[in-house]
Amino acid sequence: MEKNLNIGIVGTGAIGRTHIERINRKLQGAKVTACADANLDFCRSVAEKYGLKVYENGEDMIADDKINAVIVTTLDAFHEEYVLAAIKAGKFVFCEKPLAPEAQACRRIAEAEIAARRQLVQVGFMRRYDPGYRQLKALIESGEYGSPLMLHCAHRNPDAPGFTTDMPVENSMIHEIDVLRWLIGENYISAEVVFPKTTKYAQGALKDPQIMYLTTESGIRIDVESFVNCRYGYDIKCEVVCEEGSLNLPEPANAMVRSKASRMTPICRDWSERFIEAYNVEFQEWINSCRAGVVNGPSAWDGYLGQVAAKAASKARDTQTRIAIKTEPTPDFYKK
Ligand SMILES: NC(=O)c1ccc[n+]([C@@H]2O[C@H](COP(=O)([O-])OP(=O)(O)OC[C@H]3O[C@@H](n4cnc5c(N)ncnc54)[C@H](O)[C@@H]3O)[C@@H](O)[C@H]2O)c1
Ligand SMILES: O[C@H]1[C@H](O)[C@@H](O)[C@H](O)[C@@H](O)[C@H]1O
Repeated sequence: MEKNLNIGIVGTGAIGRTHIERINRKLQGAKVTACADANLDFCRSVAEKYGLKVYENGEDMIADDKINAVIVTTLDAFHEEYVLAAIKAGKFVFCEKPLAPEAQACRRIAEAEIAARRQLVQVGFMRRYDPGYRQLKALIESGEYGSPLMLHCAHRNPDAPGFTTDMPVENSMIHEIDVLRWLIGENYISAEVVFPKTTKYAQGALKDPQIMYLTTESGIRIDVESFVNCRYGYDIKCEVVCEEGSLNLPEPANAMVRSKASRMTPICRDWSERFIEAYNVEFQEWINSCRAGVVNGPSAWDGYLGQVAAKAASKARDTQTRIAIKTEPTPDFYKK
């Protein structure tokens, strides 16, 4: 193994800070040593808390020889420029999901990486590292329950300030678009999105909840409910109905309390609590693979395919029709 990694992070907002915290206080083999953010004052306060060097410009940090690897946790629209800068500098780069809001931007990233002749990019599809989804995948692959026929999923956030009608697909259900393709090992062929009655808690013109329907190559039907103002907690559900059994994503382990003639088990408040183990495993594996010189987590191509499906679902939502999804063959570079 190589020496410890010095990581530079661009984006010191909500998830950026949780990643700094886990890498510097919990995980092994790397430290976040530098940061940059468009909000320089806030970035300085984060740097002070964790003892990091501040760069006024993210690109300068990425180009600095002292930085061995990069994490991008800016808002979605700014991922591409920093990921491309990291590829140009020949550095491993972990980019939060979605890789970029436009499929063509994801494609540009994949092409830059292919031209660099080295897989440098990993996308933050952390559900692939969640022990519950990993159990579901092992059960499906055991073949004991027959083929999956239908998947019923829900992705509920207690609230989502600033969300607009495009974001449930492109910022939230992009997780399901990725993890379900990985889970069942099939590409999607079409998408539809319908609007149930909108909650009184939706801000502005936001349509919430939304239900996305996906169909796969072999005809598996998937429904995913996104409800970003569900109020009661952060709740993720996935049931895979197979020919000879139904497989359910486990809930995080929490003791049940019996009191006052009720049974109660707590529900997580947000993603950082619900997927804490997934993020820890995701980052420890990423650090280990960067140190070993071969990154093999969710790739820029996975980011691209996710965005192609998300764009089809967005078009389906806006036109209220069913939209076909065409999946290009995987380039040899991304075949594992
Ligand atoms: N994997 C997950 O479960 C998960 C959870 C939350 C967020 N995310 C993703 O992480 C990213 C950040 O989300 P967040 O919740 O931390 O948002 P946030 O708004 O809390 O933080 C974003 C940060 O990016 C900075 N920023 C904006 N434009 C910039 C630019 N051009 N250059 C440098 N910095 C810039 C902002 O100042 C802010 O500090 C998003 O892409 C989001 O989709 C992923
Ligand atoms: O950026 C966040 C994050 O990806 C969460 O995991 C998801 O539940 C939210 O809906 C999304 O807004």
